[in-house]
Amino acid sequence: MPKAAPAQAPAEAEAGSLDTPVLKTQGLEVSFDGFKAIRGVDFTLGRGELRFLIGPNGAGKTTLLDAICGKVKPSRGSIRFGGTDLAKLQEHRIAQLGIGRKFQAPSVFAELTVYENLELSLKQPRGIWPALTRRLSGEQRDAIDRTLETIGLRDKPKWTAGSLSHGEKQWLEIGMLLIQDPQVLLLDEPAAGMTDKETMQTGELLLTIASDRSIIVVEHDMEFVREYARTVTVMHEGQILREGSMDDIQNDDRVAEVYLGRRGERHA
Ligand SMILES: Nc1ncnc2c1ncn2[C@@H]1O[C@H](COP(=O)(O)OP(=O)(O)OP(=O)(O)O)[C@@H](O)[C@H]1O
Repeated sequence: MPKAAPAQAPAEAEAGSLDTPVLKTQGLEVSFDGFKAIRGVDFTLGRGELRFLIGPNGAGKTTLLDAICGKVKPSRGSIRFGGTDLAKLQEHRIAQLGIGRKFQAPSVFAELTVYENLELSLKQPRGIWPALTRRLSGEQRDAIDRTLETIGLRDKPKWTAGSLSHGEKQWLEIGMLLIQDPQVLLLDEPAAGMTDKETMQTGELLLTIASDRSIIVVEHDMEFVREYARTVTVMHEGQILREGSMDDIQNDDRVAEVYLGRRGERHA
């Protein structure tokens, strides 16, 4: 994977995040059969921010991402993205507006090549056949080439996705999101199951992407968070417990009590 372009300095990123929120939830609640998994969350994500979301099992991290991308519907509150409240929109509409979600398990087309997987992900009429039989414009080919470069698969466009390593499949899937040009990416444990080298390359990839997009990463691997986080949000029992730098988080007694103290450094 190529070396990541220099990311924004933390101070700039923080200033940017204060001035230009790209996503903002207010009073957000999500209930499952009366059980409140999210209880009044006010969360703001800045432009060009790489935000890590941590917290013990069941804290509500995945549910928060699910609410933002429209997979679950909030029972109360708003999710502002640009001028739009996403709270009542359908999942595909939210994706079209520029929010890309990646789940933990890779969902690439194993029989197709890396290039074809990216080609299929271009914004286009639905269906594999129209996608693979139509001619690509120069602009589309450039977009695929740029994405291959970003995700470190420039030398493997003809490899079938099934023959890639676990890490490479995850990067390809991130590429399949990037090619749709989202403003916000929502990632669930993007480095899970990766080798140490792949984990580091994934961290660098996130920094590169966050130079012009915003990312929320749900993560359990505290070593990874410590290495790449600028701002961390800690959730507990459906609420935001603390937000700040990793240093702030590590020195917070409440966080230590509910999270770090109990879970240890690296989850199994
Ligand atoms: N579809 C669902 N139906 C019922 N309860 C759910 C559903 N999804 C999540 N929950 C509950 O909501 C709470 C928050 O779950 P969530 O998966 O968001 O936590 P998390 O912080 O992502 O946890 P983990 O780190 O274990 O993935 C949990 O108590 C969970 O059991």
